[in-house]
Amino acid sequence: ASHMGSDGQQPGAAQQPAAAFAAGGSGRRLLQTMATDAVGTGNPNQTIPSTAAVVAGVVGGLSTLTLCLAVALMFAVASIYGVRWTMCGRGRRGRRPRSRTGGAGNGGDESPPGVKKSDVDLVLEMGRANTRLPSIVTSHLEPHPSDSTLYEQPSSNRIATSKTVTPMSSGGTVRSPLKSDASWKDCLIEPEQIQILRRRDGKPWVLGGGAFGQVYKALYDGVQVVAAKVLTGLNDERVLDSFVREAAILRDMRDRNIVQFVGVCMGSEEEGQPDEAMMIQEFMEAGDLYKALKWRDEAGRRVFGWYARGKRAACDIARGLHYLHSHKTVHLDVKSSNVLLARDGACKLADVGLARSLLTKNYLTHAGTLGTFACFGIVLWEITTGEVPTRGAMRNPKVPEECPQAVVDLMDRCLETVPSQRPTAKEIVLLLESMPAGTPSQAEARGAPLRATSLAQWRDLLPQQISKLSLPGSSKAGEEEGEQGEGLGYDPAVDTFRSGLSNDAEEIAAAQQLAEANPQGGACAAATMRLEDLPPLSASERLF
Ligand SMILES: Nc1ncnc2c1ncn2[C@@H]1O[C@H](COP(=O)(O)OP(=O)(O)OP(=O)(O)O)[C@@H](O)[C@H]1O
Repeated sequence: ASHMGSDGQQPGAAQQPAAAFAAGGSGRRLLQTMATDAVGTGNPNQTIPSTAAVVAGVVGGLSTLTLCLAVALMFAVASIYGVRWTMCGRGRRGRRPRSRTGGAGNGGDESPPGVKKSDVDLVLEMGRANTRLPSIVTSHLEPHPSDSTLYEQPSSNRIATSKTVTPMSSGGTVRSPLKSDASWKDCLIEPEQIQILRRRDGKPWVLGGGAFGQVYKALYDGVQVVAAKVLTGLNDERVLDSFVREAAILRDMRDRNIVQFVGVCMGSEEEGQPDEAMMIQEFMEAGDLYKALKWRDEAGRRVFGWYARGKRAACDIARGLHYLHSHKTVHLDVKSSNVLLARDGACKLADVGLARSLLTKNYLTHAGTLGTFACFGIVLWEITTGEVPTRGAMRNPKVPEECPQAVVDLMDRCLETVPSQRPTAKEIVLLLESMPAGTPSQAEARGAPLRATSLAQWRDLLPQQISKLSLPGSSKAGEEEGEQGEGLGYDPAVDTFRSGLSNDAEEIAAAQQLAEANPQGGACAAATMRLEDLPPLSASERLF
């Protein structure tokens, strides 16, 4: 140590700190030596090593800078790709959003970063008529002619080889409540068995739509024409519950006046639970009653009147309700658009089991048979008049002269607020069946004037009376009927019901004046209109 201390400038000491350390230099000296060397000061003999150190420092600095730049560049690139990745739904946890233009593997807008869509994919996308379709629809869509040309698929083999179909049995854990339940075994339809049909213009064949999704015309097993009701958002438990409930009710309700259930087709499972599904039902060729009530024949007369299909329709609906009630099921959404027509004119109830559908467009629908029969009363009114309720307006209801008084009385009874005074579905069926068939007069053909009915009281009855009604969960109404409610609550929008019987401002004003003059509604007969005055339907809306 003394040696090192005396000649602290011994050559080589700086270059060999380890040796100096080994020679017994103290740690402090060693650090001093290294520091001196590092700044290039001290012994002039150390010029070369100091320069090297400077150069090394500069080079080191530069390389650090370069490294930083490279890292920054990498972050920039990564963040750019990260954004794209996230937009594709792959960079985050949770459900991967589906392409609205196509299903898995169909070249939709989910190309991973760096992968360019092929021209074929783009052509296919352009060929798809509706870019906002759920993937379960696009993946089941009948191949477009351009698709088949591109893929050279033999027409006989189109369904089986549809490139976008994801068989349910293909791997993955099956956690769908329907699939894990053995009782659904016979109702599950494989995706490749369903083919959504296209119209001549290439667009998917939409039969109708509602709050829960669209309904498409489809082909089951390549031979049976069916209606496929597409539901999305099944990852939401409430939606799934509603879907399962409706499917379960439909599956068990086998009646000639209930639309028949064919099966369910679950979408592909990405995270154990399909997000989309289709409920397959029998196809009702003539569509819904709501549209049918507007049909006119070649002479411009209504296709529906009380004696022309009307009575039969009312009977069919009542029979369907009777069947449901006798099976402890309440429809809760009775309205003309939920009554479907077969080719032969038979009516069937659809949309069974939507227990949470409280209020729809023009109707008040709520739990309990009061809602069911009040809505049935309005459907009767629609059938006899051919008019439809309009939200946000009110008028005194009138029926054509040909409408039997018994039907008017029935409408009134359906609106009774005391449960015991309301007719049961069975009573309605018996009453309607007992009414004489055939046209009693030429009134309808002549375009007879409408007459006011005691239904004028509806205006006074509602909403005050309805607001007093108790609902399942908070009332005895449902209990009295022996029906189950689910605490659905009360929607104060009962005005919808009260105001649901008008579509003409002048008529509303006139009716209101008359109603004020005569609260009993008798004077309303003055406010008449002729069926002939109603606007004719376009040719495309006529079926027969
Ligand atoms: N089986 C079927 N055959 C033919 N058309 C159908 C069939 N099922 C439904 N539609 C058509 O689709 C329309 C809407 O169907 P659906 O009533 O099932 O939808 P929704 O979501 O329940 O409607 P909302 O919630 O308004 O009651 C019907 O009014 C009808 O025109």
